[in-house]
Amino acid sequence: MSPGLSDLHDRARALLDPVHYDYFAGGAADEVVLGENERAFGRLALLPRILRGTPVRDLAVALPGARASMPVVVAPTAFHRLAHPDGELATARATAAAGTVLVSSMASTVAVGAVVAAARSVDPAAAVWFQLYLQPDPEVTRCLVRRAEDAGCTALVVTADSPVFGRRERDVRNGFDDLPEGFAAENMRDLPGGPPGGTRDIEMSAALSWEDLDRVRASTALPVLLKGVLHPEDARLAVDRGLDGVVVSNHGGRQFDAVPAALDALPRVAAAVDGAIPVLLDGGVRRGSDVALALALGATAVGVGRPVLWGLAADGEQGVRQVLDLLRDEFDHALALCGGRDLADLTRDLVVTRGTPW
Ligand SMILES: Cc1cc2nc3c(=O)[nH]c(=O)nc-3n(C[C@H](O)[C@H](O)[C@H](O)COP(=O)(O)O)c2cc1C
Ligand SMILES: CC(C)CC(=O)C(=O)O
Repeated sequence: MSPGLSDLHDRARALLDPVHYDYFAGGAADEVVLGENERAFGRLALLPRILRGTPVRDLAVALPGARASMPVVVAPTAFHRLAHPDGELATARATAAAGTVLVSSMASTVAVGAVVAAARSVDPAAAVWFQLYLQPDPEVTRCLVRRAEDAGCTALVVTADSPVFGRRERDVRNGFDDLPEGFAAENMRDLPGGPPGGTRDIEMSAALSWEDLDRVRASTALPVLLKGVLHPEDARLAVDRGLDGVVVSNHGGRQFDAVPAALDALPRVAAAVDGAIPVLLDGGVRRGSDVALALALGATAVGVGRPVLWGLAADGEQGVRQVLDLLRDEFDHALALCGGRDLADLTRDLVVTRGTPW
């Protein structure tokens, strides 16, 4: 982690209620995967090319329903008002100012309409995607999709790595199983079957299938990305079923502590997709050089989760800006040092394993 990020993390930790800090920071079970996501980047090295760069590099990338100024988007994370009173509004403004995509969590503490409005107040062309957990009641899912569409979201990101909720032992120890008084998952308010004026719980269901995903795709004109893909066969199925992108992710090590690091799962997923649709990756991205490694291994862009929360908790909108500016600056520097002009110059032949002569 760069000193800039690590300072923000330390400030965030000092400011946050320790129970909320643990919720943000923690992972499932022994938190092996949480650490592995970061360590995986350290096991690889980049082999720069020389004498082929340019003084001004092009970092922009085309994504479904968005053109981002850099290949770094904000991964969906829940409950931003626990980090800062401005919550998702601050995150949305900072992300729009950075010219990139906010994936707004279904479990946001500000309703998606207000999140998109905050982003568009900074940049009328700002892209916000809506992250969705398919709900067992299809009518509830339909309402959520409608809310995202009405808000002006430009894509849906369906998270499919949570048939059951991960066992986060910090949260169990801390007794953190509900939001404090005055906070709510605002997108879940006034839904069918829920209490009038109140919010429904987000349900995880192991009964959901590809057919449920097909129904969502058929119900909307928005591009649909699938988040939580680790097996290459699932990536192939996503292409076959007409999805618009996949996100290689183990949910930041918060779901299953026996899976590989996200980065280690990337090459086979990228090979299975074979350029048919964009492949995003999240988990453990902490440096601009991490972004470069992921792109060289086949990612179109990466998502960052916790670093954004540390920026938000430390300094609200300004803190999130700092995180995104830092990653942009570091990534641009890494691209220059690789002899790159644009993202297409980050190719697989630049990646080698540390500790093994190649
Ligand atoms: C506090 C927290 C809340 C999260 N909430 C969601 C969520 O609501 N929906 C979702 O799909 N992923 C959620 N995630 C997972 C992130 O989208 C992402 O996969 C992960 O944070 C990436 O790893 P990183 O934190 O190492 O960057 C959450 C992660 C954290 C840390
Ligand atoms: C409210 C939760 C479902 C958010 C989440 O995905 C997480 O905490 O990892």
